[in-house]
Amino acid sequence: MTRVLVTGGAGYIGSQAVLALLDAGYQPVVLDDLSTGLREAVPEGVPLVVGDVADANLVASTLRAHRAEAAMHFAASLVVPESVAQPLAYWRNNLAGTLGLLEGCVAAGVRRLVFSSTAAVYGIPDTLPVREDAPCRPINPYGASKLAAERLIGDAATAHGVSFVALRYFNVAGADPAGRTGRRRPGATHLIAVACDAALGRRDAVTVYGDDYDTPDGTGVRDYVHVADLATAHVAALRHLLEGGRSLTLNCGYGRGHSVLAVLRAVERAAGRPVPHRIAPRRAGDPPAVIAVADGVRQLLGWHPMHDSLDRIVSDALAWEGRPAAPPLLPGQPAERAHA
Ligand SMILES: NC(=O)c1ccc[n+]([C@@H]2O[C@H](COP(=O)([O-])OP(=O)(O)OC[C@H]3O[C@@H](n4cnc5c(N)ncnc54)[C@H](O)[C@@H]3O)[C@@H](O)[C@H]2O)c1
Ligand SMILES: O=c1ccn([C@@H]2O[C@H](COP(=O)(O)OP(=O)(O)O[C@H]3O[C@H](CO)[C@H](O)[C@H](O)[C@H]3O)[C@@H](O)[C@H]2O)c(=O)[nH]1
Repeated sequence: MTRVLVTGGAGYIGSQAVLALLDAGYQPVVLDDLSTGLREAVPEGVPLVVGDVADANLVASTLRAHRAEAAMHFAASLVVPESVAQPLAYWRNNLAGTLGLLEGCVAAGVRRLVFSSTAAVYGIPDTLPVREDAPCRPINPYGASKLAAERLIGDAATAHGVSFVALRYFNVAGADPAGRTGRRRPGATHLIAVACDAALGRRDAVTVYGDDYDTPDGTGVRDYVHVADLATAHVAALRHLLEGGRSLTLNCGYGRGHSVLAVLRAVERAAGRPVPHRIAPRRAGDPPAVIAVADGVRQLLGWHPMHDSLDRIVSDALAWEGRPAAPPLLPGQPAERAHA
């Protein structure tokens, strides 16, 4: 059974990828410092090493101990406004983390890597939809640090024979269709999570940032991709690399845009109740529209998305956000499940 190191596997997307790996017959091993991830997001039986991916020795020893043949690198910091306020922390975590991972992989002889990149590397696209060879002009430290990490991986690939797939995600949303995992951090800022909160009565209204864009209804347009489809794109990328495929940098979206108001209507349909909203000025740094040219990931990786519909994304997100709260721990029960 092929073993795969998953950095950031206790987070939102990484935990979904762990499930997809298990579903596809791979054996994941998670390395996570639990800075934003949660131990309970790692399924029972999956080894969890708690530590910093920037620690090359830890990466190498983990790869060797588990005889991993490849790595998926999700571990990063990713809140855009936080990256503007704390650029040094973002550059450290995203660049030093990728450096530590690469050093550890090279030391342990692991030369296949799937990397979490982002549409934020493009900044404000000149033309839509955005192709992978469009100019990369990130407009915040988050996007800049991810682009730098892509370039670092490219240099390591040339010098050390690493083959990689960098997936540039567009707007990731939704939750595991079987309800096993989803976003776990409180204080969501992403549109679909915010709209679900409003539908569930946890906030009074959704603030719509601008209705005067040059888009069909004036609100911002994004290419929302279901997190479960994103996870299977990672498995497809892994398979490509294990079969000796060449390095690739690919957009990961569906190639279709939805406006903010269309998202709110989808949440209303799923929830069966109105989602109040108020129009506010544009949010600084928001592009009017971001939509992927997403042919490459299908053609080159053979990716077949299964949940390619806004209604599906929204209903899975709503089901996850509205799930019953975990029962309180009884006195004497261990607070954390032990991991291998
Ligand atoms: N969520 C999105 O919309 C989105 C969009 C584009 C790209 N991405 C990328 O996807 C990846 C995963 O994002 P997510 O939404 O799952 O975020 P998340 O915060 O839920 O997950 C990140 C995980 O990495 C861990 N981590 C962070 N720094 C670490 C370190 N130095 N060492 C070890 N573990 C560390 C965290 O504890 C967490 O479990 C990131 O690389 C992010 O840049 C996310
Ligand atoms: O409360 C909200 C939240 C968002 N929006 C709008 O909804 C759209 C989507 O916004 P999100 O905050 O959900 O996502 P972003 O497009 O800003 O950014 C996300 O997608 C980017 C790629 O397109 C990067 O990957 C980035 O890291 C990730 O957060 C935008 O038009 C935004 O203005 C609102 O109107 N109200």
